[in-house]
Amino acid sequence: MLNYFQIASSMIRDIGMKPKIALILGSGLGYLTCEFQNSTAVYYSQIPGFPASTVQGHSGRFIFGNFHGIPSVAMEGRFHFYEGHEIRDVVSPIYLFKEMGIERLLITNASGGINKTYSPGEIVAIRDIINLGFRNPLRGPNEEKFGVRFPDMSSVVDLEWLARLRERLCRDGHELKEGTYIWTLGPSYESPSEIKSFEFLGADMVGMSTVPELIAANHCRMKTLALSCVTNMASGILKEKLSHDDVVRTANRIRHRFSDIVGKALEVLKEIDDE
Ligand SMILES: O=P(O)(O)O[C@@H]1C[C@H](O)[C@@H](CO)O1
Ligand SMILES: Nc1nc2[nH]cnc2c(=O)[nH]1
Repeated sequence: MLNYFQIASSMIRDIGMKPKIALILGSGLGYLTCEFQNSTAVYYSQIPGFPASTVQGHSGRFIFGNFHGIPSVAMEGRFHFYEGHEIRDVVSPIYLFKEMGIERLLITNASGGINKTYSPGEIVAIRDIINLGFRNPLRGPNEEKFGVRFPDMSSVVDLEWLARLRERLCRDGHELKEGTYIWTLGPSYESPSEIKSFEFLGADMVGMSTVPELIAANHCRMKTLALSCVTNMASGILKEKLSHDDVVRTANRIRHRFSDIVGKALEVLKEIDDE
């Protein structure tokens, strides 16, 4: 296992800032770091023993900087199990963030919409998850310093943060939908029959990430918000075939709205923390 404490301490020392929030930016959503001020990049490849990012739309680096007045670190590119990483490596950034002293996490992703009230380009908050990947990043000896052996999973996101964001958006006349995200291993997209069965299971969105990260964040008691960009309707719902290029294109198309929602998520966070 990586010595997260050592890596985190040396990163904070070298960069000269201590982030308060970490953001994981999903497929095609990395552009948000353009809004970081006084930013510094650290490539995953510069960190000994750290996994490499291999997916198009995931640059493979951390960006440290000030974001909406909050010292922040963002991941431009995450690790997916389908890339061949061990499940523990998929969540290594979460424990690294924890060792940096970060207590707040904002996870984002691109997903396929199963719920037919959604439409491509819509941003939906994740309220609950289904672990259809049947892999658990907590398998193996428990790291007591991070959390308990059997973490409760009754709310995988911070409900106060979510409610405050929903209220904030509502004041501006925008509805923030909430839904259940189901994790499939990928990298193939789903068949129409799979999507029908996921709908039956209660899933609203489908994707290939986020669930291991939410399990690990919950394990180490990080307060988390998760926003999903529904880049496409899931397989079989519309006629179109699915492609990663279209996923990235849609994520790019909604950049203004996405940036606005994330900005408001940070604003309400400042209010919560100031109270
Ligand atoms: O990293 P995320 O979950 O945003 O990426 C999604 C899932 C696959 O990696 C890819 C498929 O297009 O987009
Ligand atoms: N599994 C899965 N992941 C996605 N990421 C973006 N769209 C999709 C999708 O339709 N299915």
